[in-house]
Amino acid sequence: MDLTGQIANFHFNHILLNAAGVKCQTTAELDQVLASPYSGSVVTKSATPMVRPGNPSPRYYQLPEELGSINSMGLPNEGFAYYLDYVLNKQTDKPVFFSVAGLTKDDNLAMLMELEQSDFNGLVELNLSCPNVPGKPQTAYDFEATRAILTEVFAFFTKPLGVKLPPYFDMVHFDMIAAVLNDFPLAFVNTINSIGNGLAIDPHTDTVVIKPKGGFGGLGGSLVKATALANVRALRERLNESIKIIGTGGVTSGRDVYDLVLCGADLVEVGTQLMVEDTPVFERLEGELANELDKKNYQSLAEIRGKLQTIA
Ligand SMILES: O=C(O)c1[nH]c(=O)[nH]c(=O)c1Cl
Repeated sequence: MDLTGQIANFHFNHILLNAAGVKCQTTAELDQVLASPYSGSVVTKSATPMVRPGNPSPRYYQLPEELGSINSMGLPNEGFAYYLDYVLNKQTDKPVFFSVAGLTKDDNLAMLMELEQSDFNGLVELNLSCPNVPGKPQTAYDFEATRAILTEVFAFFTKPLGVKLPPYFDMVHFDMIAAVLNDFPLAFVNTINSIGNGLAIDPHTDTVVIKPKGGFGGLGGSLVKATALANVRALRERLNESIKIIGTGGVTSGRDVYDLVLCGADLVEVGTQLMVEDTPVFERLEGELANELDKKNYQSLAEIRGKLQTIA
């Protein structure tokens, strides 16, 4: 059975990997994800130029009844140089994603310039959708700003680059972001990031469950699946076929992976459920995915990729 994926010149023997932010802040975590026989890759925690402690805790909370999670981490990371050192020295046959999330356009340009000039030979993910830095907007909700930064990036950047997008909820917004992205030689888009600025309440104390931003945080896990499916499908229908899609959001079972591939995903990322189960989740999900294909006598993901049917 062929459960592989492809982005640019990179072949992935397995399509599952972590979502940026989960199990990827330290070298030990990155090594564990890469070492899993059932992960196809790893993505670093989104990096800023300097080390960041992030927001005050509690800043992550697992919602009840396996609904998902809420987080307002605030971009904690070990700093750009730490992750560059890791990716330059790590011996692995798997492609590696380097995520950057500067707080300013200049920070992003500086990190991307350093990556361009380095020996890094993996893929770069420009995170345009962090919802949790107080006072900072999710860039990709501003279509002009998104066009502006991509114009400046592609003036010098020649390595495989993709963007991490927030979820969109309006058909016109799908049209508008696709019109921007189709003007650039992107290797991929990664959709969705968490659904920004949700709120959860502890029923015993009548108090919010995380400290930053009065309890507002990004939502992940099963409750975001329908939005993730819609964003993968809408962008697959609108983007040039040269722009591949990483489907992220709402994956707790092999059927969820199957559904994202049906909508057009080339790779699939796991966030909240990876927090719950740790790296064994990759083996469980791939086994369940294979079973889903078996049920319908498919031999490869290529037979179902993008093949979601509508009602005539
Ligand atoms: O608070 C975070 O660190 C964070 N949390 C998210 O849910 N998405 C992101 O892109 C980031 Cl950068």
